[in-house]
Amino acid sequence: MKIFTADQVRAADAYTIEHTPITSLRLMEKAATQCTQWLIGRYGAGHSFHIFCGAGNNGGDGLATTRLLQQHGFEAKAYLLHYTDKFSADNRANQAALRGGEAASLIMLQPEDAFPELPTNAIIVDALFGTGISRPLEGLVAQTVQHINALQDQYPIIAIDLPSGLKADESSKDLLTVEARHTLSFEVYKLAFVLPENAARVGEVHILPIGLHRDYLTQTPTRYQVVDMEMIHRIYKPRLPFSHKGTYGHALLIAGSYGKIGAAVLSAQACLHAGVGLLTVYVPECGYNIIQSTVPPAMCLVDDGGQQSVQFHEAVTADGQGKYKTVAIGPGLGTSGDTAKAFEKLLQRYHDPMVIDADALNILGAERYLLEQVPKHSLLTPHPKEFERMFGPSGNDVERLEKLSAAAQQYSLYILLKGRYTAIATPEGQVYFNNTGNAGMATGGSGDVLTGLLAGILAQGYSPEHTMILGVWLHGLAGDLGAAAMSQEALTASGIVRFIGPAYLEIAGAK
Ligand SMILES: NC(=O)C1=CN([C@@H]2O[C@H](COP(=O)(O)OP(=O)(O)OC[C@H]3O[C@@H](n4cnc5c(N)ncnc54)[C@H](O)[C@@H]3O)[C@@H](O)[C@H]2O)[C@@H](O)CC1
Ligand SMILES: [K+]
Repeated sequence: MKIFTADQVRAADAYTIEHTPITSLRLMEKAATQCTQWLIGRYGAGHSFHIFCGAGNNGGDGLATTRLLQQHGFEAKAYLLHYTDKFSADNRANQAALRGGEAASLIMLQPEDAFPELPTNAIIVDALFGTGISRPLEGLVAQTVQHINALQDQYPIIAIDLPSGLKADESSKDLLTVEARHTLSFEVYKLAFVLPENAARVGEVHILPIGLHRDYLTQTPTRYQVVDMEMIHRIYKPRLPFSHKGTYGHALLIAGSYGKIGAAVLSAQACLHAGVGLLTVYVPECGYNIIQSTVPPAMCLVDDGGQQSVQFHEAVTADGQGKYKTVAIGPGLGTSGDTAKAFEKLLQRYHDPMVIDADALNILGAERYLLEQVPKHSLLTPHPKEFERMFGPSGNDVERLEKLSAAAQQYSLYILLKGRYTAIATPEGQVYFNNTGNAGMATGGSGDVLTGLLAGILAQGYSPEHTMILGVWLHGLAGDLGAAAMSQEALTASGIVRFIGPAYLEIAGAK
């Protein structure tokens, strides 16, 4: 699903109005109808709806929603904030329509008025500002938003289109905004929804269709997209009946050190569950028995360098054209000087896309010049701390996203940034946001599982871009299925591995 900027949303509205018989007032009615249905479906009988409206079209959505809720027999009141006399045309039309209905359901709130008393069954709806926000909230609006936010433990707060005050395409880090439990937005995602700094403001996001013109939606190029099942279906390739293990590639996984062989085990198991044809795991000697007994399908190479591996570069031939379709390196590897040297030699020998994670990223962070030597189109999988070690700190999430995208373009790499919506930046400047996964996956070893999954998918012949999108999606979905079966709390990295299979089934079943 595409992420539109506020300008693109406005253009989509205008295009729809120009190319179909629909008017802007009618489009507002559709938006309000969708919001009404969602509110009724979610909260139903026994609730009263209190809708705080601004003077623009977001306020218009709120006024129309108030009227439609009443028509469905619900108690609903609109509070129209009187901070200006410049109401939009569609806002005025909906004020008139509401005045024509139930008495006392449209209340003008003046700057000197106290915040209204709300009954215990209240649902607060925020329709103050949407995409039209252009400056920080102040005066009556700021006071109202502060009041609303202070009530968030008492009443559900539902934002229409955007929590008021939030900018759709920029950071709102230090701005006052509504803190909603749910945000009901229309047709497409907005960048603000996927930024970690907005988590407490947007709550759960629900995208409701309002009939914007298909041509505009499909033909408008966007820099950002949210990965959805449709995209996954385009990427996923079922196995061929006449294939053999050679068809699905041979991956080399370089991981583990004394006390961290578990990282190698988890990665290796995930790589096998991803569907790799053959797997060789390269570990220091202390890992030999462990790998052979816990991951029997994998072959094992040992390094006699002591507690960390220090000569893994020798596992690939000097011309780099060895038997391995891909190499994944990093989980539990250690960052000693000799390990770092071996990593540098590996980069000189191996020229196909690799998967680089954890300690291998930390080595890159310490020896930045090595970034230039990473094979083009390799996959880097940092969490925010590792990312910061490599590319420096950022003032806010949008700045960090720009940094991520710039690095991916500069070094021709696919770099992801882990989070609730893991961002995947491509060398072409695109950024995909993943929408699977849950807080249960914030557990040791979860990243090692992702590394193995990516290596296993890449080795099967998927392109690096498709590997990133499919791998991150599968990882999150396995976590979601695991959490559904055993709770987020009890989910472990091994649990995620166990649910890679069911996650594949879900994709294959829906195809
Ligand atoms: N036909 C359309 O364009 C549709 C628009 N829709 C709704 O319309 C919204 C956009 O409406 P508008 O463009 O009227 O914008 P808003 O309703 O978000 O804002 C209204 C106006 O407030 C002013 N403003 C900005 N920041 C302010 C501040 N801090 N304090 C006081 N005033 C401020 C601006 O002049 C702005 O145009 C969307 O978010 C969506 O909710 C929906 O009804 C769907 C259809
Ligand atoms: K709003």
